[in-house]
Amino acid sequence: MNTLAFDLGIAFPGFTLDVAHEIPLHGITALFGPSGCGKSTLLRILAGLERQAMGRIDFAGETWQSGPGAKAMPTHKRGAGYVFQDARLFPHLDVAGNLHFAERRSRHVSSGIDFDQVVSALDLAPLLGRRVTSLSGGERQRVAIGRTLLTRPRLLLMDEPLAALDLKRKAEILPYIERLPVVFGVPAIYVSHDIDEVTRLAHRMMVLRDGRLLAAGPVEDVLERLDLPANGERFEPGVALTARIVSHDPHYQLSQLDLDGQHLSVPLVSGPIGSRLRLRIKARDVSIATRRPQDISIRNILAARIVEIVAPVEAAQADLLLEIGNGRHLRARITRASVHELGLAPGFGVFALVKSVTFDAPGFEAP
Ligand SMILES: Nc1ncnc2c1ncn2[C@@H]1O[C@H](COP(=O)(O)OP(=O)(O)OP(=O)(O)O)[C@@H](O)[C@H]1O
Repeated sequence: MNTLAFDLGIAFPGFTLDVAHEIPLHGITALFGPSGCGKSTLLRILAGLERQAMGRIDFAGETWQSGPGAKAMPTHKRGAGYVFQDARLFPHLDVAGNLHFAERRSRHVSSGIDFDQVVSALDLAPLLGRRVTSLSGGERQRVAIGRTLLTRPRLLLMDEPLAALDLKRKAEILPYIERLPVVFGVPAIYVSHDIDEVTRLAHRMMVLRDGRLLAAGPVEDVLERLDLPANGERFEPGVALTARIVSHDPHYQLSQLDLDGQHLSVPLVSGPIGSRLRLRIKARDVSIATRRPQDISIRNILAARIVEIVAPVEAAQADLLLEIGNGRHLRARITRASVHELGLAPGFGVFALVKSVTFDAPGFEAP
């Protein structure tokens, strides 16, 4: 069984965590939710850092923790590599010294990960002689990830490793993180409360709320669920879609994408023709028309069918789930008044209007 299966609980004053789930041991699984929902606590329990934790953890058929009274496997035997928000490097050693330290400590572990491979995958060669105190935040995190990889982990636990970085630095380091499971064959659990980061990196996600598992599954499936609470907690409702690059138009700085026969126009992306991109379309950027509009500046007009309308009477807004063919979905957030005036109902054929400028710049290859 190549999965990590767990059924865990812990009680702190004013907070309880109670989560059961099973994660395939490949790719990146995001642990997503608002501040204080228990993401770090769950990660710490998986790493063996919370002594009061109750329940079971099975890693690829090996028991890390079982019922009450049984001794939990100690942290160092689990083979889980932890990357913290702050890099926690040794300030008295240079970059190479930090990496060699981890490598020496994991000499006994039979794993293919070696120094040169880590240096090359994370582009660390120019930094090797540098003191860690002279590194930028992004460089520090790359070194911290490299150091963790050199402990030769079987599982990477990453606790918001980019939280302290600004958007530019985040964008620089994301491609490195994205490649880790492929290059090193190590699965990762990645904590984040940034939905764009999750969309970009993860294959699947778990949504936590108040110490409970609210939803779990492939990122694209979870993001389009209408029943997930959205407001105020950086869970901007929308969908993640994977599309194929059809052409680039440098003159107008646009790229054309194919979505199972429907076309999308997005700001110019860098990928080659034929490659696939994942992009996120926010519900508030999608409008609805009952007839195909003419003479309109919006370039993306997708034929759609309404699957579901959630329009609570106490709210001004209504959330629509739309099918755009081949089981693919979009979400639209419009006013409840518009739903009424246009006579919208499940089953109706409509047109979904998406402004091309509202796409989150993708520019990466979907996993
Ligand atoms: N050792 C502890 N003792 C008491 N309470 C704790 C302890 N560790 C965590 N908590 C509480 O458990 C809850 C969950 O904390 P946790 O750090 O897991 O949340 P989180 O989702 O990772 O939040 P953030 O995104 O802000 O890091 C919080 O209310 C926190 O105060």
